[in-house]
Amino acid sequence: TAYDKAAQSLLNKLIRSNLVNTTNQVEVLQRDPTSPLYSVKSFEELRLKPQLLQGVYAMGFNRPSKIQETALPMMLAEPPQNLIAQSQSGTGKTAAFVLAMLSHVDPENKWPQCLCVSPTYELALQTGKVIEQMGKFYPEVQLVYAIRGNKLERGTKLQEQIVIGTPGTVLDWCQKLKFIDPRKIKVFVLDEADVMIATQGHQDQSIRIQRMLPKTCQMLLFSATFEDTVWNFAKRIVPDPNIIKLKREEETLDTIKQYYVICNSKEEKFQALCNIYGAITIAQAMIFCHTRKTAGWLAGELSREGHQVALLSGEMQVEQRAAVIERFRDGKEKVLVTTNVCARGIDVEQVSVVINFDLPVDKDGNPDNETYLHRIGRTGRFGKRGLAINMVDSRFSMNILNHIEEHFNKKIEKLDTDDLDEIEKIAN
Ligand SMILES: Nc1ncnc2c1ncn2[C@@H]1O[C@H](COP(=O)(O)OP(=O)(O)OP(=O)(O)O)[C@@H](O)[C@H]1O
Repeated sequence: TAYDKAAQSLLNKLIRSNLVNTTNQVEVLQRDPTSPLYSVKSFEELRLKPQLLQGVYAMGFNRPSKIQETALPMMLAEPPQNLIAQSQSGTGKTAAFVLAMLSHVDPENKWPQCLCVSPTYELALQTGKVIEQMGKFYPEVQLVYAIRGNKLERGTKLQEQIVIGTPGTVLDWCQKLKFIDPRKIKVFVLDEADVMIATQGHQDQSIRIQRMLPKTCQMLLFSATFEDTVWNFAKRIVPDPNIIKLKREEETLDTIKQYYVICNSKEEKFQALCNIYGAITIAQAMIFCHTRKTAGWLAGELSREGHQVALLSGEMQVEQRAAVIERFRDGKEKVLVTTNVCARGIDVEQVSVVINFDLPVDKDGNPDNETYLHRIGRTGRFGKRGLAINMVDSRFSMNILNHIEEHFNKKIEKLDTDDLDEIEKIAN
């Protein structure tokens, strides 16, 4: 659902503290004939305002990411170029368009000049944080959130140069309430187009906003995926676009050691887990369970054993889930227990040990190879070595394991968790 997509996107942003590495090259699918052909290897080449260059470096960025190398010259060109860009989460899209917005603002002008729409309140706040960080040395530029709950007095004329919000509120502020004069907007950003169109009404609202903007306004659209629906929407939002795309790095199981453990009950699985913890040092692990009930139970048992456990569960609100993810990312908790559904699509690259307390199955109970790969797999040659342990408690789950093993044609070794020496070996 749309809610899940947005939540997933937010959690992915939060759990990641770094760029996603990629060996793939950016493909330019379509080019505005006046578009600059060069890409940049350094931020200096972009001739950014010194305050912004300072902001970029203060964020710890040394050089542009893959997508930024190509996207930034297009976005910062004069006259401004329109852009549709697709690349997976964590490749630097947000940082790129934030830099473009900050570069195009005239701080002397006390009215909205850049408009950015995001699918949800939480995602808007997240982007806002990036604007604040990058604009840290450029305090003349101000930001305002057009989100539900941010009530302004009638007749207000906004003085902030950058507005970030959700489509409904942005549309109201432009049209009904006239807090923003859309004709004065120079840069329009539509972020997370794939998530956006999953929400009823957002597509229409976005198009209605776009129609109020001047012809000369720069239009930028970003998406992590590119189905036909996204594509059709993108072309309605962005006229005469440059279109660039960065292929997703394929995940592999090549650098992963995979094991399975035979147990007869969830209690035995828990015991096996304790034995593993007793034998090897695990910096951070993620444990997947099939149901909320199991996840809750396991989290309880693990805390009783003295582990610092975080629990991510389906009934939690997005903010609660976000808080859990952030604590885990910051190392405040060492074990994250979650349900299969709740963590679907979340990238856990920095976690070195993944435990399938229950094996991933789809809603019909068939082996879910894709989810297995996404959880355990690592991308390309950057992938750190990882360890995956699967708990098997029935003929049924053994069968699933066999299918997964066959599907990937990668051996999953049996592990006897009563044998400490044997467990110790898997850590090497
Ligand atoms: N050039 C860069 N050098 C180093 N780190 C960067 C660079 N650009 C972005 N980052 C960092 O990498 C992470 C991902 O970047 P960003 O959020 O811009 O990606 P994204 O493609 O928009 O992904 P998402 O849609 O998940 O936000 C962030 O932590 C960001 O601070």
